[in-house]
Amino acid sequence: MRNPPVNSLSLEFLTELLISLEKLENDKTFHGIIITSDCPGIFSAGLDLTEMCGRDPEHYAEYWKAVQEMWLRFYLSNLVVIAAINGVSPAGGCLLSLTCDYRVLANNPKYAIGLNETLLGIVAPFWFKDTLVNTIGHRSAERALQLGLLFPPAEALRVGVVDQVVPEDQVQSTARLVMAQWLDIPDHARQLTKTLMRKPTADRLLTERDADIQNFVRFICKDSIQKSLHAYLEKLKQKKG
Ligand SMILES: CCCCCCCCCC/C=C/CC(=O)SCCNC(=O)CCNC(=O)[C@H](O)C(C)(C)COP(=O)(O)OP(=O)(O)OC[C@H]1O[C@@H](n2cnc3c(N)ncnc32)[C@H](O)[C@@H]1OP(=O)(O)O
Repeated sequence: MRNPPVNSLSLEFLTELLISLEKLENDKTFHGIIITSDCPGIFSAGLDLTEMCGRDPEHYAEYWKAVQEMWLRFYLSNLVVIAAINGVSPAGGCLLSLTCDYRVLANNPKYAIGLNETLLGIVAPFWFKDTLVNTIGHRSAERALQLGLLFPPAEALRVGVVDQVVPEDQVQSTARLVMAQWLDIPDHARQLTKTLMRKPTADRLLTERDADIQNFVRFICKDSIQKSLHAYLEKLKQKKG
């Protein structure tokens, strides 16, 4: 991912990601992809706050549809998808990594990962929650979501948000090793098993997709939510000054 400075998942970047995924899926010489970051120290800052702040309802609806599409397409991809997480990964950044089949995280205490939406005064939608529950179990997910926990590497490994923590200079090579193991499995059997495991979760969003967009638009248009997002963005900008 190369969307400096922080790989935020803007509408344009999500569209590029989806086009790239589609191209790779349509090229039958590709069997797997490794998602990693070109921004030093940052895997992805998550959803782009500027897409959710000070825009009109039509824009929010278009943006949310693209976020849903990203989740659905990565979560259900027939390719082996591995995240080589070489930086901090809050909220939507964590969600993107949770769509992958395997997560390798660099062992740097700054590289926290988690669904921290509540800390911003926003609520992770049911399909964010379902993805986390499927990964770390109900009790750990409930605690992590309510408290908006961002896990440092050792904790992330202990709770199961990531599958492996390795020295920073070994993230890419480890992801490639893991890829080789996953590609050794007969493709059709692996793909069908992935579908079996993930389709019920994806189907829930597919059947409630429009209602989910409407909920998002209603929620994000609230004055109180706009105020907290705006204040949060300002705080991020002032950090430098
Ligand atoms: C029952 C009702 C249900 C209804 C459903 C409603 C559902 C709503 C859910 C919405 C879900 C949202 C999920 C998300 O992903 S929200 C985004 C969460 N992300 C974050 O909190 C991360 C914020 N960023 C940071 O913490 C830091 O930037 C960083 C990633 C740790 C990097 O720090 P660093 O010091 O290197 O960089 P800066 O902080 O100086 O940032 C550089 C510039 O980038 C801008 N920035 C940062 N993050 C974002 C972002 N997520 N979106 C847009 N822009 C971002 C930052 O402002 C700086 O901009 P500047 O250069 O112009 O100052």
